[in-house]
Amino acid sequence: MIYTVTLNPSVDLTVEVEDFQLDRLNRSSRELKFPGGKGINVSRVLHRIGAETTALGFIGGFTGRFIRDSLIREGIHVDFIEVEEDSRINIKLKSPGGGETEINGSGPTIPGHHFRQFLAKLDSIPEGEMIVLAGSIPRSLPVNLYEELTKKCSGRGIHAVVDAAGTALLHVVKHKPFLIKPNHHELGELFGVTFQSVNEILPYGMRLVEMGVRNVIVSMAEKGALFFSREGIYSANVPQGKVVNSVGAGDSLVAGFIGTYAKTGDLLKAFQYGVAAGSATAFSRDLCTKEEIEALYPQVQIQKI
Ligand SMILES: Nc1ncnc2c1ncn2[C@@H]1O[C@H](COP(=O)(O)OP(=O)(O)OP(=O)(O)O)[C@@H](O)[C@H]1O
Ligand SMILES: O=P(O)(O)OC[C@@]1(O)O[C@H](CO)[C@@H](O)[C@@H]1O
Repeated sequence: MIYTVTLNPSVDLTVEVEDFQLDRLNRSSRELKFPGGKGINVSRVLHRIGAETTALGFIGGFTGRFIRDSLIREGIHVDFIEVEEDSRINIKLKSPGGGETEINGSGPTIPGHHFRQFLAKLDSIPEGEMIVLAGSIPRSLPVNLYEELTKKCSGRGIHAVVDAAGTALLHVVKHKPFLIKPNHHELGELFGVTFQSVNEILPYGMRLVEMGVRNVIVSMAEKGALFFSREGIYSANVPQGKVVNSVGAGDSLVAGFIGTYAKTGDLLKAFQYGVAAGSATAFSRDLCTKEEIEALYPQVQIQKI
């Protein structure tokens, strides 16, 4: 079982506007609503590729019910804590000339007693399982929560996967997570540098492995991805296709990687499948399906650096 934690789930409201104008009434040509948040996206893709997953976190109100019911309808196990305030709505505005503009809500306050309930749930996850901690941490929860949870999980033999940015990620590293997936901007922020080329990224990715992270994937959107582990450094290209929606591409990469690794134990196959999953999501309106991933998989070439 792969558990995912989304501390601040969302209803992702995608609005397509043909010719978006600021300070005007705009009318959308299409609206779509999805259950969202990074951990939830990982669970949705894991389920689609046949991996057993349970989504954990906090939901509330009518938006929370939408999130929970949508996931249950897809056949995903959920074990959320219900809070009093509504889960947030995140707006994803797409316009042909203007690309993708996102406005993410701040989300509900998590009262102390609900937080303690959540921690007790995590304590019941058995040894040997995998847990994905992904997405922003609500303001009402400790800023170092991912660090604390990774420490706890590593100590109990649970494999932690962390997709976070900034100091939240930096402090996680020393607790030896199984996987982290910064994009190249997030990796640069971690070390206070800006990368001009792929070659400049290599020593920093490897440094994370030396600090104890077992696997590191640095995603670089249309430029592909890099994989770092004790066995070496590998690069992957991305397949050809038309980008429709990059929301959730990084989460799909994570899901493709851990779902394939859980099934095969093969890290390079997992990397290849993960990159195909990221691109399959970038090329579709919703998250990718298994068929879409498998159509792209042969186009992803993995090379040792
Ligand atoms: N323009 C693109 N063309 C092809 N594949 C893409 C594109 N953008 C993203 N991808 C795929 O998705 C993966 C993750 O993308 P990216 O590096 O943008 O992650 P991210 O910043 O975590 O994304 P997000 O936060 O939008 O989910 C890439 O490694 C690639 O496989
Ligand atoms: O505000 P956060 O938690 O950083 O990110 C939330 C979010 O933008 O991430 C997902 C895509 O990765 C979306 O489903 C969701 O709306």
